[in-house]
Amino acid sequence: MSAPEIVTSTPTTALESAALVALAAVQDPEIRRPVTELGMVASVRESSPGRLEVVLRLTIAGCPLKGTLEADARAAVEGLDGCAEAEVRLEVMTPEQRRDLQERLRGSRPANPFGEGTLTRVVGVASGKGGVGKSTVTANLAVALARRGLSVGLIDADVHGFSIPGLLGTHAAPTRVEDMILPPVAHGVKVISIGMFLDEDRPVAWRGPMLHRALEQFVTDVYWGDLDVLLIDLPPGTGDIAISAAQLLPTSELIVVTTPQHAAAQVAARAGQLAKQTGQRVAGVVENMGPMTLPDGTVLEVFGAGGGQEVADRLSQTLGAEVPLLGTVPLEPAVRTGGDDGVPVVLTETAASPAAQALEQVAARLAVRPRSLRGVGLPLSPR
Ligand SMILES: Nc1ncnc2c1ncn2[C@@H]1O[C@H](COP(=O)(O)OP(=O)(O)OP(=O)(O)O)[C@@H](O)[C@H]1O
Repeated sequence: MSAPEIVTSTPTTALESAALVALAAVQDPEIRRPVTELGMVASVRESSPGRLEVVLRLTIAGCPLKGTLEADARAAVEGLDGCAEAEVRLEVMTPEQRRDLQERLRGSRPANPFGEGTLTRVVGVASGKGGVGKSTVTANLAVALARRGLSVGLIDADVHGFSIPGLLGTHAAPTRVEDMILPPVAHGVKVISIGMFLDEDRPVAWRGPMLHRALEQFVTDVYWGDLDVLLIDLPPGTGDIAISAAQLLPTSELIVVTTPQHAAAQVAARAGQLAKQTGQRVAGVVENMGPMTLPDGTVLEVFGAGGGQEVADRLSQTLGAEVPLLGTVPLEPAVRTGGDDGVPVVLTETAASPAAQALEQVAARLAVRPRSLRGVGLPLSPR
């Protein structure tokens, strides 16, 4: 769906016209649509020959990415033929302008953009228990998919953990446009977490209905745009939130993360129980913290080996459908440091790290549609 241009400024000189064309290539960093389509260009004026004055309207005064927006707009107009000097000023939208923007973004979108018939591949990442690296795997997969040119969203629904913002190195609060929430973008991934709406030190003791409502809001009130893939970091085990997620996201599939050591029978039983309860397809198993090869070639099996394949086999049996092992990610210090630094290992270590390579391979398998469209690449959305 391409929105008609809404530029509030009418050009009167060739340089003003050229500047408006150039600004159409500048995207709002959160919404990821051209500023000219969002009513964010208040005016473009050639105040004296060769001197451009551009006024942009921010959604809110404290817009976290206003520096980026200003720099992008300046870079777009500065190089234009005939532009000797460019000044970019920022204003803030009036409530009326914000309402217009919200309506524009919402447009004719269904309240739940991930309902039946959605073109987005929705994947919940589950684990039998905590601490197996589920969030780390999810964050890496999201970033690896975004790097492949896909438009990726990530919901941190692990309400007791909220580790996703830290793993992606974002501490930005979501921007609100009226009752619409714009998710921060980290390493190319649109990310939202309940942790972004809470005081850091306050423990969370939410009950099922509150969690359901929060998740519902993430699905309906967050401006996701057109996503190719939406990943959901689910809490460990089978619980209310996993069931809510399956209800709200009826086309969602599951990926199960396990370590080689965890009792395969138990993990498979839990994941199988969840999949049966929700009717979800299990897209595969990722074994994490698998055997690590040391520089001298020795293979160190800190948490054993083979558990992932065993979980996949057992799940295939229980569910009566093939559940593949999507990959084995070795235990590797770079995975942990990448998480601690907020820069997932797939971004920095692809050549040197077997773990990054394994995660890349899992992402590659997720980047194609399952079943009847097997082998067909996901469509690329304009960003
Ligand atoms: N392949 C790996 N190699 C080394 N360290 C890892 C690996 N995977 C995860 N870790 C580390 O293990 C710890 C637990 O990971 P993570 O928080 O992702 O687990 P989790 O399953 O999401 O836990 P929870 O569900 O309890 O939040 C983190 O310190 C993380 O950096």
